[in-house]
Amino acid sequence: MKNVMRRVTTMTFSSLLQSPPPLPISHRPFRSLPLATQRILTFCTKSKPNMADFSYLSQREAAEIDETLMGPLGFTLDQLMELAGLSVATSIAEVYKPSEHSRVLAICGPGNNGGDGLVAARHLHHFGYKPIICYPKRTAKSLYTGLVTQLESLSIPFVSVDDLPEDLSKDFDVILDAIFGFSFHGAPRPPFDDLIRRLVSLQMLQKHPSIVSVDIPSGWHVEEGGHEGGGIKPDMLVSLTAPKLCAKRFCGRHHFLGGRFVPPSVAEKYKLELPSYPGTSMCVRIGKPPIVDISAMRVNYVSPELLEEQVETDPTLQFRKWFDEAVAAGLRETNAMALSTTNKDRKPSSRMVLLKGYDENGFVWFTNYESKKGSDLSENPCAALLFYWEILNRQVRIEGPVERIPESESEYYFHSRPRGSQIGAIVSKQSSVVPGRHVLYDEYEELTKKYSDGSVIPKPENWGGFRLRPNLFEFWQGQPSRLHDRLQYSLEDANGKPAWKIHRLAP
Ligand SMILES: NC(=O)C1=CN([C@@H]2O[C@H](COP(=O)(O)OP(=O)(O)OC[C@H]3O[C@@H](n4cnc5c(N)ncnc54)[C@H](OP(=O)(O)O)[C@@H]3O)[C@@H](O)[C@H]2O)[C@@H](O)CC1
Ligand SMILES: Cc1cc2nc3c(=O)[nH]c(=O)nc-3n(C[C@H](O)[C@H](O)[C@H](O)COP(=O)(O)O)c2cc1C
Ligand SMILES: Cc1ncc(COP(=O)(O)O)c(C=O)c1O
Ligand SMILES: [K+]
Repeated sequence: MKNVMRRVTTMTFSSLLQSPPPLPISHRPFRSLPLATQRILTFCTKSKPNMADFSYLSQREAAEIDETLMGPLGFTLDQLMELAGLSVATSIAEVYKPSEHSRVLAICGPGNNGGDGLVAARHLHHFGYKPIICYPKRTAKSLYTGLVTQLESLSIPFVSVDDLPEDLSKDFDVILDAIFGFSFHGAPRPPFDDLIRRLVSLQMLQKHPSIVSVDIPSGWHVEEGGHEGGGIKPDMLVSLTAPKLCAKRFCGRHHFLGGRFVPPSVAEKYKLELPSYPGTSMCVRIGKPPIVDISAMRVNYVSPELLEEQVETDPTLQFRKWFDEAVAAGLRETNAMALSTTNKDRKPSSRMVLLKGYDENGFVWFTNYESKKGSDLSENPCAALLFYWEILNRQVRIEGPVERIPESESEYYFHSRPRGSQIGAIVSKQSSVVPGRHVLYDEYEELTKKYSDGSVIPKPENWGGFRLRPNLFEFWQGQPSRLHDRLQYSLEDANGKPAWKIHRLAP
């Protein structure tokens, strides 16, 4: 592959054969939890088995953690509130898209829970929502006056309790309940008592805004919960740091955890059993995933038009344009493609592989020549490639005959891979039956030792690249009402020479 092919983005391949990752915290048993917590967990396991893995904090523990974070651990309240508010905003954005739920009313209480609401509202504004704030009991501290100034500078409206519309269901898609957090005690006092009553009666309506509670559904007892006694029943709860005991009573559809700042010392001290956050996310869903109606799952694609006069006459150049745009859009594995092959009995078979280079001579990937796909390709050296770049509403199909690339190119590429993957390729008799994981691991360990001196790991003879030489491309751009753009390039005869012809296909 030296200079022959343009190398696409370098990908790290975390092979199956590298050491197994530690069990996610959420999958560990909860033996280490305090007895009181265990009892509650056991009780709840019966009705909500999925909740058994998490720990829940008492009011005292929640306050203590707060003090520890802002004492010996050196955090400031501003920092924690910023992260908490951002977690709330990102949780909301995961469930309620701004295209359908832009009108958010944030009701903010007098304490830090209210502060979280102010921060969340600011982030929601930047995410494309149109928040309005009701903040009836302002705190004079500079942290809070600063948050208010920030919101005002974004022209985010503040509304008094008296000026709130009588029927909140008409004007809002989401109501952010940031009234009380874990320091709430007793019965709600004015004006929050009336605001909570309004939220409760709102929920009697058949169609009402979704209520999202920050940390604690306001008015609930921090440990005992309370909606049986007529309190609010939020649709979504965003627990911060760790769920408080009242969250055991939460029956809404969406339970998220935010506050990705807990240092291991705190997690250990309080024996916190929490799920791990995915990737760079500020929030993670806990509890049951929502039940979805698969038949109703659909996206109405909205994209710029794909017109004949805009595209390149050479399909490889057009591919380059789209590939580069997909990389720029931040896709994680733009080079992942479905490869379809058929065997001699014309039985088709598909799997994902990674594109490792492309140019006018074709599209290259690497694999084991004795795998299922390798055997299919020796029986029928023709294949189809498929890319789907979801966030761009784009699909590319490529078809053509397939050949092995020169051995020297495979050698060169093989040695550019991480050493673990090189050993993995030796260990894996790809597509053959393995009696158990340990067989692969044992051989992997053995070879790792053998090559620990850094010596060259020989490429297995049966490992190398394939090149598909396209005779057909199709560029697909999703459009509203399923009236998509499809431009197909096929090689046709032009005065005795093959030339690319573009045809528009019906969607
Ligand atoms: N590490 C973490 O976990 C982090 C936590 N964070 C957030 O902090 C929250 C806890 O904040 P917090 O301690 O300020 O308490 P919170 O519940 O907002 O309100 C207290 C206010 O409410 C008042 N009040 C109380 N009862 C009342 C009643 N019945 N009726 C009327 N008023 C009543 C009380 O007044 P008081 O009774 O004292 O006169 C006081 O003014 C927590 O849940 C989370 O959201 C993040 O920001 C940062 C990281
Ligand atoms: C995103 C992704 C990329 C992959 N890339 C490759 C690859 O480049 N080469 C490969 O041999 N297998 C790759 N695999 C594994 C294949 O999908 C497949 O499991 C394996 O090649 C065996 O397929 P076969 O039995 O049909 O030959 C990839 C899997 C995924 C999900
Ligand atoms: C079995 C297998 N072989 C090869 C590859 C491609 O790896 P690399 O990017 O190191 O060439 C992958 C990628 O997922 C794979 O799963
Ligand atoms: K709340």
